[in-house]
Amino acid sequence: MAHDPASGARGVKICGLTEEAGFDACITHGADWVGFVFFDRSPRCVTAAQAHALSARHTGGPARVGLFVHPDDETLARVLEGVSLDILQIYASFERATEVRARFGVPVWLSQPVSARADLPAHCPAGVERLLIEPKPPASATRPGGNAQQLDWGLMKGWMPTFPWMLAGGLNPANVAQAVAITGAPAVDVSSGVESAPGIKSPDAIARFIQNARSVTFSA
Ligand SMILES: O=C(O)c1ccccc1N[C@@H]1O[C@H](COP(=O)(O)O)[C@@H](O)[C@H]1O
Repeated sequence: MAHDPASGARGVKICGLTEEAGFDACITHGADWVGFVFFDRSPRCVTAAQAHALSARHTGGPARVGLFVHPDDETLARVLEGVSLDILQIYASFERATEVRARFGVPVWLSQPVSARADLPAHCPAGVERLLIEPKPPASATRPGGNAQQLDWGLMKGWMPTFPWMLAGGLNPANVAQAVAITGAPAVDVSSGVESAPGIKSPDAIARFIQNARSVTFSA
């Protein structure tokens, strides 16, 4: 079932799907990844059964990504029993990410919070398939992502990692092309920026986001 963008094509992930119209729009408009949030402090939180029901609406297509914040093994095992996930996107340490990959045998993406150029990672830990470059959340935030908070893209100029990565945080249909033009992101991830209300996706915004993300080329 896993699908990865063709070589050179910009990958697009739509995260935080909770309802049918949003999921169907991802299929119709060719998202590369769809994300289900398993974090109870998110307005996008779903159960494994809800994610399974949405995922079952279409066979194939985008890879299914499960998002977890500092998950324990029990949580991961319970969710994976209820829904088939192609990728685990986790908020955790390098060591924990490597451990999760080894224990569950599912590809792992790891979030890297960034607020200064020095935070940009120099390497990707063994066993981690992709790093997500996201803004460091403010101390007052109740969750580490999904806050519509934008990274200072300028601090990424000239940063050219050789490992797979993805840009997230505060992206929307109106700014994604500029974000890609500045950062050269090979893949982008969005949640709040394609919603009509917290947790409810806008099919129209999904269509525009995917189109605009792929409309721009990057020259270093
Ligand atoms: O979406 C959430 O609610 C969420 C909760 C906890 C951790 C991460 C979360 N979302 C991730 O953050 C990015 C950026 O979100 P946004 O576009 O700024 O709203 C999102 O794509 C998810 O990967």
